[in-house]
Amino acid sequence: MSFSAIRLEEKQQAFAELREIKTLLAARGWFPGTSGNLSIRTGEFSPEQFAFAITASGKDKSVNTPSDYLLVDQSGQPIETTGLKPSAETLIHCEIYRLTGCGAIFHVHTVFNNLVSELYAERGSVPVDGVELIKAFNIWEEEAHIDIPILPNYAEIPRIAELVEGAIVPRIPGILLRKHGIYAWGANAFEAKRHLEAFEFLFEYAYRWALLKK
Ligand SMILES: CSCCC(=O)C(=O)COP(=O)(O)O
Ligand SMILES: [Zn+2]
Repeated sequence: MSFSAIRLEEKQQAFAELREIKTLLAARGWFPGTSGNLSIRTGEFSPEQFAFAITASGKDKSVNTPSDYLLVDQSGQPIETTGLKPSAETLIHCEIYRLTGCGAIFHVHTVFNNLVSELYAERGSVPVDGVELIKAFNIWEEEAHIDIPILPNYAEIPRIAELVEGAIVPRIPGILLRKHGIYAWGANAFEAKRHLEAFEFLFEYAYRWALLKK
């Protein structure tokens, strides 16, 4: 595949989808202090060569401007000369796309995802038992038990990116970074959003339940 094969309308469609989800999640306060990043894959996919649209780094994600997104390749390099810098965490997106073949990845920082990541840091995963919203991950068995993986957070993003492969768990479309935030993905933006919302619900539940049990 050549990146010139990414049609203008495909790019515009990806940017428009990102704008819609960004506006919606910003209204929930899920991008405090310019945190968070979003991406959607464009064009064909192979683990060796792919491209995606991603939020530009350091932007206020609660504001929409004409220069919020850009296209990058599978190693996170911009495909076009726009002067925009891709998200500082683009390499994490690259690894998730390469390993899962997913179509969209959403990352947010919230108080509950940070709290729960610290609460269960030593365990290395957030346990959740029998909560109905586990079904949002297409896990339908009764009283399902899941463990949502937690990775350490480092200042150097490549250090985090190299841990992603060992952290991905079958059936769980997300990774929590300790005292940082959640990465949730899905086959497309609709599914990634459903997964992200389910994670956030389950994190708040897990945190509150741990306090109640004490
Ligand atoms: C002030 S948030 C620190 C960086 C971060 O964790 C994040 O999600 C936003 O980084 P980006 O480069 O994507 O704006
Ligand atoms: Zn972040």
